[in-house]
Amino acid sequence: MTGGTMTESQPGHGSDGMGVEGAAARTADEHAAACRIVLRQALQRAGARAPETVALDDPELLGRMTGGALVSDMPLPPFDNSQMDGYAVCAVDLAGAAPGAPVELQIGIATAAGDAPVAHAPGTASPVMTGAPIPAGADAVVPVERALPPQFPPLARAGRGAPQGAVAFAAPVATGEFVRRAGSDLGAGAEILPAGVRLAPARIGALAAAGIAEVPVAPRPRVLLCSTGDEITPQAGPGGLAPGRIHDANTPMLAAALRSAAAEVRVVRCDDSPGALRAALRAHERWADLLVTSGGISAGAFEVVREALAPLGARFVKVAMQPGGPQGLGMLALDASGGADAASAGPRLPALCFPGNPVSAMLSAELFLLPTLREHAGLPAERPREQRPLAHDAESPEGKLQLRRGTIAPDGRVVLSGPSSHLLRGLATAEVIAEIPLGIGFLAENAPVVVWRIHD
Ligand SMILES: Nc1nc2c(c(=O)[nH]1)N[C@H]1C(S)=C(S)[C@@H](COP(=O)(O)OP(=O)(O)OC[C@H]3O[C@@H](n4cnc5c(N)ncnc54)[C@H](O)[C@@H]3O)O[C@H]1N2
Ligand code: MOO
Repeated sequence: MTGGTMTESQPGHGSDGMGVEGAAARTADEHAAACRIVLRQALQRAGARAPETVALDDPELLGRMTGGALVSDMPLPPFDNSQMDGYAVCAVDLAGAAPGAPVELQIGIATAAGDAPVAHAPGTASPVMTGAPIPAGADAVVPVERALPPQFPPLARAGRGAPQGAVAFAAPVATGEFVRRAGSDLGAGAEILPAGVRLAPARIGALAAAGIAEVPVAPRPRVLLCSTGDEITPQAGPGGLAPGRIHDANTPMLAAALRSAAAEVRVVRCDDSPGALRAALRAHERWADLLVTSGGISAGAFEVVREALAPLGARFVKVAMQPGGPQGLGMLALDASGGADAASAGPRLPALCFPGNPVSAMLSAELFLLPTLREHAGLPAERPREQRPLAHDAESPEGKLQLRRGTIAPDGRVVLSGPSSHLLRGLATAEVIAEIPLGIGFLAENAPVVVWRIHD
């Protein structure tokens, strides 16, 4: 995004801390800062709920945040065990071993992983496999490749035959070599993971190793996603789309984006009736930590989100960017009867309102919503950015940050597609978003542009 200082002359009096409707367009960075204030309150609502419990083998566990510190009641490894397939010995028995003077020891009882520990007699070599308990009395393991012969002969396990034969060693071994000590990974009573870390595969593995079956996880932010407009239709049935109608692209798209940032999503579709929208919000306000809407916020005669939410305290602003110019945000007083300043004793519902054009909605989420959610979920907040040369000249509205969709040519330069905000396939097939900063109306071929990958 472009940088920018706060330029609004009239400081906001609402809880989002930003300016009022009708003020000059704010920069994308300024709007992002205002959205973060709203989102912090949404995350506080989520954080006020008690941790949930998810079973260790539940696929839902992956990606959740730990809801408390997890402590092991056992050491890991739980017992001294062998790091190699080899012979457990007393190191002192091989002290004089040398290539010209090998030391020969009688072979004892063999232990495999899963066997109970056996007793080791000094002056013998007890075959031991990787992961098997070190025989009591032995203090080192010699890998079988270093023994003479370097393969195991037929072996006897406890209760299954008598040990026989001898093995020789042509080098000494250090005490403790190839012995994995009990507790060397984790002592009994030690913390496996702190609170507030993302449950990635290795972390789930560590919990499993400690025998933890139920994992406390932090509640995820719950987002009520509300797409609006008389025209939007979930998926047309056998009759196809009615005249003038379109498929609802924003709901599945934004729901997927929210889920990818570890939010829980509940979906509501609303026609152009402000009363119906407010009723839907009231029905879900106890569940939701955040409301995200799409559509109904620009300058039309039937702007359902603007009409329904402005009286509850939402503000509608112009952001100097394209796509994504019209935006709304606020802390909604759902029990307010009217008036943007209506005082409310009840808790307010944080809300972000995105424009309906699909590319505008998606890029609004990218700039104003997902970074905060990703960061909260332990994911990288920002997309990695890099500079690349443009493959051709490009024009941009000088008073706006323009977010252009592009692909990378074989020579590494960026080829831009059309700028219009209805071009969803263009966004779907783009590799990168190219930022043409505020204040730039023209970029010549080979001019450097900042790009970031949109689908990674
Ligand atoms: N006179 C003006 N007209 C418009 C302005 C303006 O400043 N003055 N801004 C334009 C810009 S920029 C945008 S972006 C849009 C934003 O409009 P709304 O947020 O009110 O959105 P809608 O009018 O409801 O829809 C816009 C567009 O997107 C389609 N849409 C809406 N929802 C969905 C959905 N769920 N799935 C797929 N497509 C959707 C809708 O049919 C419209 O075509 O306003 C401009 N106008
Ligand atoms: O700013 Mo609008 O979002 O161009 O389509």
